[in-house]
Amino acid sequence: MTPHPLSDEEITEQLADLPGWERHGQAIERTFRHTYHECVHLAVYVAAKAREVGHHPDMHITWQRIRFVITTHDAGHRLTAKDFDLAHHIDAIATAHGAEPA
Ligand SMILES: C[C@H](O)[C@H](O)[C@H]1CNC2=NC(N)=NC(=O)C2=N1
Repeated sequence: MTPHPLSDEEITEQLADLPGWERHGQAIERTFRHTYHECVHLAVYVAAKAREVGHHPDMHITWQRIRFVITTHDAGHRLTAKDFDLAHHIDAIATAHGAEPA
């Protein structure tokens, strides 16, 4: 079942519950700060959750930063509820592993 793209109003509503996440067109992004090694660990934990939920973020790791970028490919690279659900999971995992807001 193809998830349906959200309206601008729905996107704004969803973002209100996700402090630290920003909208960039039809994607949402957040950057955390941690040691390089811990950022790599965080990526592994997020990858496990992504496999579990069937929804995958882009992950960009640089020194002491990891940036997550999420959009729904199956909906033509539009924002859907799956993106926001995954963002909540990422926040929980990042916080549990001591990542700081960048
Ligand atoms: C079959 C598989 O679950 C789908 O292709 C999933 C995989 N992970 C995904 N991740 C993201 N970000 N968008 C998708 O549309 C998507 N589709």
